Amino acid sequence: MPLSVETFRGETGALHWPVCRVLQAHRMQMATTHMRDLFAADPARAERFSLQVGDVLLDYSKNRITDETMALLLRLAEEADVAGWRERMFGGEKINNTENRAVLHVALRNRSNQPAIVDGEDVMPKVNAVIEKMGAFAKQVRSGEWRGYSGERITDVVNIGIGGSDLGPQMAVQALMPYRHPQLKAHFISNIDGAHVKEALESLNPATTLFIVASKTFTTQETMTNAHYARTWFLAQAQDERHIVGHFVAVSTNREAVTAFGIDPANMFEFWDWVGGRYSLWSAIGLSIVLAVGVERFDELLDGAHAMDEHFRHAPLDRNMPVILALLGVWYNNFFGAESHAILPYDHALRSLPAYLQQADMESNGKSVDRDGKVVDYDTGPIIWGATGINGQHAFYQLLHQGTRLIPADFIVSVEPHDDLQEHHDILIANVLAQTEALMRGRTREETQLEMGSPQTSPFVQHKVFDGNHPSNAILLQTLTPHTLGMLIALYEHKIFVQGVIWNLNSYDQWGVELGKQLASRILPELHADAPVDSHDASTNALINHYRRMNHPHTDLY
Ligand SMILES: O=P(O)(O)OC[C@H]1O[C@](O)(CO)[C@@H](O)[C@@H]1O
Repeated sequence: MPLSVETFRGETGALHWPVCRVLQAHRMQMATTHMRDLFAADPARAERFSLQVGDVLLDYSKNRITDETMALLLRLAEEADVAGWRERMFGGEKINNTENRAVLHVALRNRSNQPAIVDGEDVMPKVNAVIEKMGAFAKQVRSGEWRGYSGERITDVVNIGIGGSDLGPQMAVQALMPYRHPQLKAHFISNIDGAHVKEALESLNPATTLFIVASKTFTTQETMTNAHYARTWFLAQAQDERHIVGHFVAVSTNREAVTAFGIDPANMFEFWDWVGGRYSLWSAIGLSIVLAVGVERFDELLDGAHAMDEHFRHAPLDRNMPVILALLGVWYNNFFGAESHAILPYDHALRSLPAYLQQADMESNGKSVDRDGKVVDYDTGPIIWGATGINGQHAFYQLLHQGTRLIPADFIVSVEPHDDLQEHHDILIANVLAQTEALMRGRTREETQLEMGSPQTSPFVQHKVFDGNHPSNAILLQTLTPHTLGMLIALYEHKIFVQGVIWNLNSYDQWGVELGKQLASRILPELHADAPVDSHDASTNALINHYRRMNHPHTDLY
């Protein structure tokens, strides 16, 4: 008999906050509670467990919760001092303790313009100055005033970056497609696999292409290698290095490295070390967004994020959308042993949201050492995964409905589409609603039998039974606009923050990406060294040597 999703993880792996003992006992009671019955017993459930902030509605009623669950989870937020940490973040305290940095992406969209203080300095003037500079630059490019070296207008913008310097702007540009400039195409190059840069540049004309080299550090190997390749590609046609200035701009915190690359520092768009890479799309890293949709729309994106910031900062915890999402996540993660969380947008424009949130969440909370350096004995960040829901239905939903794992899911829906294909939209909406209903209700054996008209003894009935009781959140946006997109992203950022507080993590460093980078830099020269490699474990040595043999089949290396 396989372990069921109901298997309780037990004492080890439990969080240490005092209320967690009570939560564990409550979890045992909830083991036999089916959401179907909770709905049947309480007609006001949907209303009570829903919350609207501006044009974003969260229905969290299809979760395995009661009023008592929520009250206990809220106690957890209080014991973990979510409110205190929230003020520390907004107040510019250096809560990224391992890097001794403030965490102030909220200042980038601080539309109130109230001072945001880092190290005794109000950073708002420089934040506003960079937005203004981005706007002025974008205006020139978008209007055609900015000319390439041959005198032609720019038709293609290529963002070269990776991780936070790619995923955020790419996702936002895609999401805001209906607002894009009709004569300006955006492209994104991130992968160090040469196929990516080759394919992206294939159809482009150097004379009408503008490159944004986007890298916080300006040292990231993938980005710098692609940027140098693009530079060479450009110069092959432009011939003269003086033309670089009109075709390459940089987004970075590293002025020295930008200048060394040959980019005019006047064309460098700055941001600061208190902006984490995965929280940076609001900063100059959003330059490709500004170029694609214009600074007015970018402002609306910032306005939306600010609206969510204000809600997060001021709403009571029990009516606070990011807090509620975070607590529900902790409930399944730490009390039900759920290992993953699915992000399922029912909006083609949000198809890159799962990948974006993978970095935002997993790079933030994928940690096994707490902020004080202690190895944790409880689970932290879940595996984030997902895809557009409607396509997922025909691929992986089988497992969501009838698999052995408990996978909480967020269904994200835009109520009003940008297109006029009403029939398409109705089918889309009917499906998302049906999925959340099916996951919650399931279908009992009796119902299945009735529907199938099969005898009780039929061996096939069980195959068509759905246990249900699978939790999900429905997040409805009125329309996917810059404003609602800003709200949505900020909602998840704050959810991640709250979970990090409860798990006592520093959500803003990412030491886990370093070891691989370090080892890659050791292996790189070995790929072409004269002698066979024997400095690693046997498997790695063999793989390197095998690669060398296959990659240089005509040399007699051995
Ligand atoms: O903007 P950079 O400095 O090139 O870094 C890109 C990405 O690399 C990482 O540091 C991880 O390697 C991410 O945190 C970051 O978003």
